[in-house]
Formats: sequence, C-alpha cells, structure tokens
Amino acid sequence: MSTEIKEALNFWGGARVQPKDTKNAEPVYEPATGRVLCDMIPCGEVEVDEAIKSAHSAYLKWSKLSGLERARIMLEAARIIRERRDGIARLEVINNGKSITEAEVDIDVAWQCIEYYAGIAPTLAGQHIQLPGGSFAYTRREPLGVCVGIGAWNYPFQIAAWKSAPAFACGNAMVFKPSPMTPLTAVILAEIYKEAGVPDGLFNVVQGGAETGTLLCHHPMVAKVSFTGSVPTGKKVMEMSAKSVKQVTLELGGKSPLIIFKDCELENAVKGALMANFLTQGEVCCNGTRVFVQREIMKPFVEEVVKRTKAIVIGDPLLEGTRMGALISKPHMEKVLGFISQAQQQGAKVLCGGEPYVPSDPKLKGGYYVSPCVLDNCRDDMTCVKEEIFGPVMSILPFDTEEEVLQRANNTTFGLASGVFTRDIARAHRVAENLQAGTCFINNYNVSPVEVPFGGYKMSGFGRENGVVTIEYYSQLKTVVVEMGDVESLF
Ligand SMILES: NC(=O)C1=CN([C@@H]2O[C@H](COP(=O)(O)OP(=O)(O)OC[C@H]3O[C@@H](n4cnc5c(N)ncnc54)[C@H](O)[C@@H]3O)[C@@H](O)[C@H]2O)C=CC1
Ligand SMILES: C[N+](C)(C)CCCC(=O)O
Repeated sequence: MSTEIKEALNFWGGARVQPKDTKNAEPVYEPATGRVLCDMIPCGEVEVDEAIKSAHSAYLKWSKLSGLERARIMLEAARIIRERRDGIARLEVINNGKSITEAEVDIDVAWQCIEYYAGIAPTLAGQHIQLPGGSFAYTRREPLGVCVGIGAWNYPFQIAAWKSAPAFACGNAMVFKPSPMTPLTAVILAEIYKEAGVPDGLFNVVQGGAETGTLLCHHPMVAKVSFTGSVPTGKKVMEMSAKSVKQVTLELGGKSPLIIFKDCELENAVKGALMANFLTQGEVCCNGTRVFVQREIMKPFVEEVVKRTKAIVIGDPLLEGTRMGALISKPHMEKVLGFISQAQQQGAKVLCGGEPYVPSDPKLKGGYYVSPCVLDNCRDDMTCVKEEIFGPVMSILPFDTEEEVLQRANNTTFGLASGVFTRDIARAHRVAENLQAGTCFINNYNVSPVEVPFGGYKMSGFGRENGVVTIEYYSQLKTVVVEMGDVESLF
C-alpha cells in the first residue's frame, strides 16, 4: 500500500540513518485498520552514542549563535511546518488513529510553539548587579547542553515540538526518542529543522522502546531528560537521571477532576465535559475524567451529555466529518474495555458506549475502535474513578457542597489538571485556588495555547512545558563576579 513506510526513521548528523541491526524489530500498526505500516527497529548502544555525539557537536555551534540568529532559523522551521501541515497531519492520523481534524490542530500547535519560542530566544538576557567600590556582577542565561526528549504516542509530533522549541531557543541540542508505537513523524520534524538551517545534529531521532530510553537516560553526555508518559516509567527516568544528576522534566498521567456547579451555564458545561474526555479517543493525560456534578442538576446534565456522546461520529479518522478515531493498539483497546467491565462489576452503570465499534467500511474492520462511554452510579473508590484509563470513558459522580467536592477532587495522587464550571466568579477562583493541580480551567476544558505553562502537581510530575517559564527548565544561570579594586585578603 502507498502508505507503507520504507525510509529510515532514525536521524542524526543531519540525515536519516538506517538501523544497524534489525533483530529486535517490532511491527508498527495503523490503528484505523490494524494493518502493519512498517517495522520499528530500536537503536542500540552504538547508535545512541552516535546520535548524542552528533547532538553535542551541533550544540557547540548552536549555543554560540545570538538569540536573534536562532530565532530566524526557528521561524523558518515553523513556516515550513505550516506549509506542509496537511501532509504531516495525515501521517499522524495514519500512525496514531486520531481524527484528521484533531491532528491538524496538533500540527498547528507544533509550529505555533516553535514560533513562540523563536520570539523568546532574542529576549533571553542576564542581570547586572552593582556591588560596592565599582565592582559588579552579571548573570548569563546559558544552555544546558545535550537534552533528551522521550515522547508518548498520543501527541507524537506536538510533543517533539513542545520539547525541542524551548530547548533550541536556549541554545541546547536534542536527541528525541518517540514512542515505539508512533515512530513516523518525529523524523519529519528533524528534516524540517535541517531544511530551515539548524546545524547538523541539532535535532536527532533515535527509535526504540524502554532499552533505548534507558541508554539515553544513562549517557554521561546528556544534561537533561524531558519525559512524557506514564508515572511508573517517569519514576524510572528520574531514578536513572539521578545517577549522574541530570535535570528532569516529567509530564506524567492524571485523573483530573471537572467540577460542575448547579449555577453553571449547562450547555457549556456539557460541551466542556465532552472536550475534557473525548479528545484523541480519551488518550490525553490532562483529561477531566472524574466529572463531579452537583446533585440538583444531575438529571438534565446527564441527559444532555449522553445525547451528545451518542452523536459523536466515530470511524475513519481520515474523513473530515469524523470526530473520534481508533485507539492506539489492540492491547490498549482491550485494557480500556477491561476497565469498563470492571466498572460495571463494581456497580457503575453504562449510560452509553463502551463497546468495540466495527465500522461498516471493510478496510476498517481490523481497527481499534471503542464507542465513547459515559459511566453513571460511580463512587470514589471504584477503579475507573481512581486509575488513569486513557480511553473514551467519562465517570460521573454526584456531589452536594463545595467543601465536600474539593476534598474529594483532591483525594488522588495525581495533580495534572482540573476544571470548574460556575457562573459565580468568587467561587470559580476559590475553587481554582484550592484544587491541587498544575492547571485549572474555568468554564472550559483542555485549552492549552503555547503561551500558557502546562505541567503537573504531585505524581503528575514537575517542570513545565510551554510559556515563558519553560526557559528556566532548559537553561542554567551563570554568575560572573567582577572585582574593580584590589583583593582584600584575610590571609
Ligand atoms: N501522560 C501522558 O501523556 C501519557 C500517559 N500514558 C499512560 O501510560 C500507559 C502506558 O503507555 P506507554 O506508552 O507504555 O507509556 P510509557 O510511560 O511506558 O512510555 C512513554 C515513553 O517512555 C519510553 N520508555 C519506556 N520505558 C522506558 C525506560 N525504562 N526508560 C526510558 N524510557 C522508557 C517509551 O518507549 C515511550 O517513549 C497508557 O496506557 C497511559 O495510561 C501513556 C502515554 C502518554
Ligand atoms: C493538547 N492537549 C492539551 C489536549 C494535551 C497535551 C498533553 C498530552 O496529553 O500530551
């Protein structure tokens, strides 16, 4: 088939690199159809070392450029991505299974992120500090060196941009490892950076899974690891990075609360709840999957949520009209269905969806589709309410008072995001203050423009992506102290 991928998917030294050894190859599937797209061939020790050395040589050049020179190249990369957006989005859909409409937004967010950090690059500056007797000190904001990015499969291209753009603005180089399930689009970003004029080796792609990731986290030439993925793997990354005191950013999972008060604008709250649960088939770390609804409005809220959920067009993700595509893999689909049947055993009621969906188009019959599911009669102690499902499953929980709901919302080890719908502005801000999460959306959900910092509290991780603050996570401060007089020695 035309979409079968033959080219090498690794990239370093400014070019695609064929894998050395094909013995640990794993098939890569198209979620929409279940067919094999290509093999993912993991990089071993020698390849990882080559990629990191290539990054280091680019770092020596890139870090010497002024912010404005870096910005010019980054803006060109953003322009090329914008120009090729439709093709990249299509490939993302083929590899990930999400709808083309969402993939187009993802690619737009990627170039916006690069454009945004291009704008920040020339503004990076230190401070001048006056000291007694004409002496002074100044600070320099310097890059860290070679940074590693480890990505998840839910936003493959966007994650690569979210990590590389702030890294490059600060003068770092990057070796990026995509998820083994979505190896296709990171290498396109690498080619675009090259075409835009970055030095060879500035953005490198190594394919692989846990073993390749481990090699990256242990490598002595790596200064920082930025990771997106699950909590257990995040802990391992932190542990490995600790051995050589590498800096770490962890963007982990969540089980975020969305609190809907009876004084909300109901239609917006319903739309918000759908946005909080069903983007990318529910495979989104910041999703608001615990939907707390004030008891008085439970009935109309549930009716409207179910009506709209049933109307979601599920099927071929490449069609413009589709709103929900396929889950990432067959095992993941089975895991999600397992969570739903466990929820039923524990007393939850399926109001709609939650079943394997088989599209009528014969070419899609082997795809991994699950109809979007709304669970009622949920309790805080159920597995579906406590654990990250990472699928299209919304759990609805009734509540009575603000105090009670805040306590329940915070009763989790996660803390990535949260949301509140109310017309009472004092309440909205009070709730935002008291929710233990890195983001709180008021009267909307899952809007994450690149200007706004994104990241977790508690076991959802630390460090931030996007926003000006992320510069601090990709740079270090040097203090230079200048003596203008004589040395007053105690000795
Ligand atoms: N926070 C988020 O955005 C994400 C959360 N998840 C959650 O995690 C579950 C499992 O998904 P996975 O893709 O298996 O997540 P994962 O956390 O195992 O994988 C994420 C990335 O880490 C890499 N990795 C795995 N083991 C590693 C190691 N020992 N050292 C270094 N890198 C390593 C993987 O190859 C991948 O690139 C999902 O079902 C979901 O619940 C998954 C993806 C994204
Ligand atoms: C784009 N957004 C905000 C819906 C999710 C990005 C975070 C992630 O799941 O990787």
